[in-house]
Amino acid sequence: MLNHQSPFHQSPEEIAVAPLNPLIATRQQEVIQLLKQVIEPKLKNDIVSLGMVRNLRIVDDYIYLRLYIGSHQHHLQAEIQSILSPLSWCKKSYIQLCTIPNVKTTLAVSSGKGGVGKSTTAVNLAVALQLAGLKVGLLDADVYGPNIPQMLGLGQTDVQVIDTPNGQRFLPLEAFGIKVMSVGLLAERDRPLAWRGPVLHKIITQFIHEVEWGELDYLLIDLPPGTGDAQITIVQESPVCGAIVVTTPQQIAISDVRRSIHMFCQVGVPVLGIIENMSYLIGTHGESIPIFGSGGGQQLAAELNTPLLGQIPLDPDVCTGSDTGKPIATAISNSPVNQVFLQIAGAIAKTFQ
Ligand SMILES: Nc1ncnc2c1ncn2[C@@H]1O[C@H](COP(=O)(O)OP(=O)(O)OP(=O)(O)O)[C@@H](O)[C@H]1O
Repeated sequence: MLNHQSPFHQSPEEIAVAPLNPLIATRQQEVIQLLKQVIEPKLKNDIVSLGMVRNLRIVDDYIYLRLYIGSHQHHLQAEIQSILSPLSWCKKSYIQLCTIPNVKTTLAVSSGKGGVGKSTTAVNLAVALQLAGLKVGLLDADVYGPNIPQMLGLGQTDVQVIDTPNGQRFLPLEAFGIKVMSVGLLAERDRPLAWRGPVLHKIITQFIHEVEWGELDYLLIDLPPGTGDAQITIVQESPVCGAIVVTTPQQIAISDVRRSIHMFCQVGVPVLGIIENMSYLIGTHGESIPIFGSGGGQQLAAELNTPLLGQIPLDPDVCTGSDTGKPIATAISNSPVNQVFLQIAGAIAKTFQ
């Protein structure tokens, strides 16, 4: 099982702005305490700690909140209405549902630092989940380096737009049984995406809500590296129910990961665990050679009380797989790299199914 007991339990300030009025502050506390009694049955944790409740506001005798859930968790809305109903002062509670239609579990794959293998990890993890019989989508939201289509052999394919009863939607591409959408498919090949501020915000929001995914068990979102505007927008706009943070073992990468984890804490998204990539090279006699030092992922996991989900070796076949559009996990082999991806996919499936 992954970590859903985030070390960063949400404080009231993180799900709601602290009000100045003492009466409203008391009411807000009362509402948070009640919401904490609503338990997500599979994850066995309360909806506040899981980061599902955001933007809680009390205005006079009314409660407003946003509920970020998967398509299979709609029952939580009725449970919230019912748990809040005994509040004598509350005339009505308004719950805005924030889901991606037909998508059950949305996970973010993130890194504090660029080039640590975040996209490679996202792609191979998607493949490993698909091989486990799950319906998987991969959203490449790395606005600074969207190379997932290339890693899946999709090149610069045109994206189709279709009419649906809910308006126009982007149709995802498909590779190795995975539905794929990427911000890179909107850009000209080898030209940087020079989106900033409001344009960036709009494009990202469109990508999250205007893709016709169909039924998905998992949507993995490959975030841009770092902790800037783009990352925060994506995490705040989507029902991400957990983040997986990718790092390499060296100390310099670790301090960036700390920053990344604190960003998730601030927006109230639990960190499910850490994946250490390029952990070691396997020598000709089967020995592990720690090229980039060792122990970073373990140290971080212990410090932040979050599991180390796996340590992926440095392997030239990983690189070749990405470059040729055939991710290593698609080769049915028992290689150490593939074993780690299958192990992580297994832990995810066990937690959310
Ligand atoms: N375990 C590994 N063994 C060998 N090569 C790897 C491994 N992981 C990643 N790579 C290679 O490292 C390079 C960077 O990987 P990738 O693009 O996934 O990183 P990233 O963190 O997503 O980068 P960015 O910051 O640009 O988003 C790629 O060439 C990839 O093939």
